[in-house]
Amino acid sequence: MVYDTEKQVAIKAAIAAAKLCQQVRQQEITPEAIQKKDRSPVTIADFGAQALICQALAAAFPSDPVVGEEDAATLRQAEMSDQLAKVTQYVQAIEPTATPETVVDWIDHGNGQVTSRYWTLDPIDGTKGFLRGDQYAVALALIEAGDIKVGVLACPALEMSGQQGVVLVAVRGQGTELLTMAGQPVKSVQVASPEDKERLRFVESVESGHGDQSQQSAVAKAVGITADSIRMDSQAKYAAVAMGEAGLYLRLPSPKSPDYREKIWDHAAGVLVVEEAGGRVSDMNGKPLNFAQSDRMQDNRGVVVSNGTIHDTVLKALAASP
Ligand SMILES: Nc1ncnc2c1ncn2[C@@H]1O[C@H](COP(=O)(O)O)[C@@H](OP(=O)(O)O)[C@H]1O
Ligand SMILES: [Mg+2]
Ligand SMILES: [Mg+2]
Ligand SMILES: [Mg+2]
Repeated sequence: MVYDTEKQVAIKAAIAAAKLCQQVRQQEITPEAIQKKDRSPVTIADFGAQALICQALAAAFPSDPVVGEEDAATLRQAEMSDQLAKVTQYVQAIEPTATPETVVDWIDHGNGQVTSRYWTLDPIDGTKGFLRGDQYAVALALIEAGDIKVGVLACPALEMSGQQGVVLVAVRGQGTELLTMAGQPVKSVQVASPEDKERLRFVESVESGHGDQSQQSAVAKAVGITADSIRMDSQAKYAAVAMGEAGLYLRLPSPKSPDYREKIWDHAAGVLVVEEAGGRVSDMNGKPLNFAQSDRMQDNRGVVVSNGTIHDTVLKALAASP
């Protein structure tokens, strides 16, 4: 099968990173939030997860750039040596060759640029959810000529379809598969059918600053979804749509940050996992999300994710909403 090596390497790396995150959540009473320049949080688990995945990608595909969310500039500072020692300790539990020096280098392997073939990585998507004890995801995708070819979404805290921890894997043209946290295949997954009214619920962020709740609920109502939204951190929302547990995920620009542009690593893996499960993804104007340009999707506004059948109706409701 095409992309089989990429798929296997990505699954193994994402699961290893997800285990590191689980270990940090179990062993640290409250994982420390380190503040980034934009004042958003990052933790030793984000750094450890990025180190592990970048190490695996660099070993298997040395010429592929990785466009990751994090970098090691802060961790390299002398006053951060305790945190770096902790990151190294968690990485070593999975990758015994790790030293503080290799760990920062592995993390910075994720400073690559968008090119004709690259990986994009969110080592922890939903860091705020991770810190709160809620949902988070490890998200990894391979993009070629702007087209997502492989996507792995590991959601260690998600309980769905009888699984404690959900790993979804998609390869373009090959469908979306559900795996256990141990990497065992369970079944292929499909989005909800339009007759399945009970499952046509909608999902949105927990963080009110990451969307526009009032417009989101107005649009959901306009397309006949009357139940309250399910609020979930991270790309676990894409997993809910791919597995048919929700029919719609709306992420409309927040009135508090109208100039915010979505980042590729917050979407790439989720998009493929939903599309290969039969769903559809676009921005709020119906444009496809652009993964060919840079780490920010400059020309897209908002994100609409659906089971496919309701997508055009949602876009119409959006065009008509003030
Ligand atoms: N103003 C904003 N609008 C939309 N997304 C934002 C945002 N500020 C931060 N984010 C992104 O929202 C992501 C979390 O998504 P969600 O709200 O669905 O849980 C964050 O990912 P990280 O947690 O990886 O930093 C971050 O990239
Ligand atoms: Mg993210
Ligand atoms: Mg992140
Ligand atoms: Mg972040």
